[in-house]
Amino acid sequence: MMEQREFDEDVMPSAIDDDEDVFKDLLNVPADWSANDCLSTGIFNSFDPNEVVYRAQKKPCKTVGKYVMGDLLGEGSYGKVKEVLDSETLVRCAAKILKKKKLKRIPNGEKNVLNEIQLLKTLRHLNVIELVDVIVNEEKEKMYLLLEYCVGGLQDMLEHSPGSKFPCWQAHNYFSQLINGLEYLHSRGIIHKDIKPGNLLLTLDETLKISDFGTAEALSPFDPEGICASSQGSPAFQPPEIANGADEYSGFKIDIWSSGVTLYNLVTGEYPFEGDNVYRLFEAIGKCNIQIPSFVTEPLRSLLVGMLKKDPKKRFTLRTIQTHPWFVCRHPRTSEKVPFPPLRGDFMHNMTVLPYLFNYHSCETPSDNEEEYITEQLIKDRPNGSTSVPIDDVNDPSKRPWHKPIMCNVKKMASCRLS
Ligand SMILES: Nc1ncnc2c1ncn2[C@@H]1O[C@H](COP(=O)(O)OP(=O)(O)OP(=O)(O)O)[C@@H](O)[C@H]1O
Repeated sequence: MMEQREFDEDVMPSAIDDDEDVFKDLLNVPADWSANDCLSTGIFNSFDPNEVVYRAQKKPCKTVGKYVMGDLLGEGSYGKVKEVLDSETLVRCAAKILKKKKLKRIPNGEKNVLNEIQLLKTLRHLNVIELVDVIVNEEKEKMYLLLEYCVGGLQDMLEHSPGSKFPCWQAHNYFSQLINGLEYLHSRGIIHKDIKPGNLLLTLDETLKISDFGTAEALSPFDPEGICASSQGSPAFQPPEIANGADEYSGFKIDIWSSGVTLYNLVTGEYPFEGDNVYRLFEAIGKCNIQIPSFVTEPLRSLLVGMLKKDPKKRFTLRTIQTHPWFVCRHPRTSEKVPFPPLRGDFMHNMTVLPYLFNYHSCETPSDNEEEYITEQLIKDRPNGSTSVPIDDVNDPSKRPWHKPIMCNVKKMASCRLS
């Protein structure tokens, strides 16, 4: 019988599927040789796929300050976002990892990040993402923004939903939370300037969080009109006054417009204005000949028309939106809910930090009757609360800030949906 071989699950499939040319190159094999040619000359050994034993890849445990790192949640233009667990409070968070080098290559990169931190520090509202902590690693030139944990954004959900839209009742739920958060921001003189489904995240209990304050602006308290002079928002969500090149505009009305485009997108799966390129798109927005699909009936239709008025002075205010019949009306749950999209196949969005902790503490995968307890050591013995600690690779004993064995209340941790 053929010898059993072990391969790392993460390596094998890609090696076979994608990297044949790379292997040929490395082994000095002519590029036009088929896999069979290689096998017949004994360059590649064949094996029965049934004989392959897969082994889960080891997950080295890393910490940043008191946060234990988990899996990647997503990646934006500024950097990666990973799930983390606060070892003191056991609250799940998301760490946005920013590298100074990368920020320098993005126009206004550093400025936008500092702006986001400064604004988020002052904000506290149910519908606005909370900045929990900021950790700077001067040596590695990295910055970690610790944010409230969310299961995903409306954009992801739309992309996974039939017709790329939500049923009316679901769209109403998200839209009313958006308006709630926006009311708070505007009351504090903050213009978001980039409202769109991609910047609206959801927690496990369906609470909507307005996120991404990189391009937001805090207005002068002496300016009741809320005049702004710059915008870096996403083109499809920009209002006609910006598309037509106005020098100054009311910030409040920019957010109303982009919330109107967002609502249009949530209920129709389309955008009110399209173009092959930004120039054509801005031309369409500038003319503002809005077409609303016929299946959108009153009172939703008049809400969209009011929010997408070309003249900002005639455009609805937050107050008009909040008293509009579609906004105040109860929407019965008549069709199925669009669910959260799975994260790497996991519909439950289970905590991804656990396998790293098991690996660190050499625990076997938990069995059903294991009764173990989260140790207080992890909490007690961590470095004393500094917010500027370099990443500690806790697998390297010389770098471990604490390394007493800990026991985990496996069942408790696996089932707790900390948000
Ligand atoms: N607080 C969070 N909780 C969970 N996941 C998050 C959180 N913040 C961001 N993410 C995930 O990380 C991804 C990247 O987020 P990020 O805010 O860096 O970029 P983005 O807004 O998607 O794109 P860009 O910054 O390029 O506009 C998001 O798409 C989302 O999937």
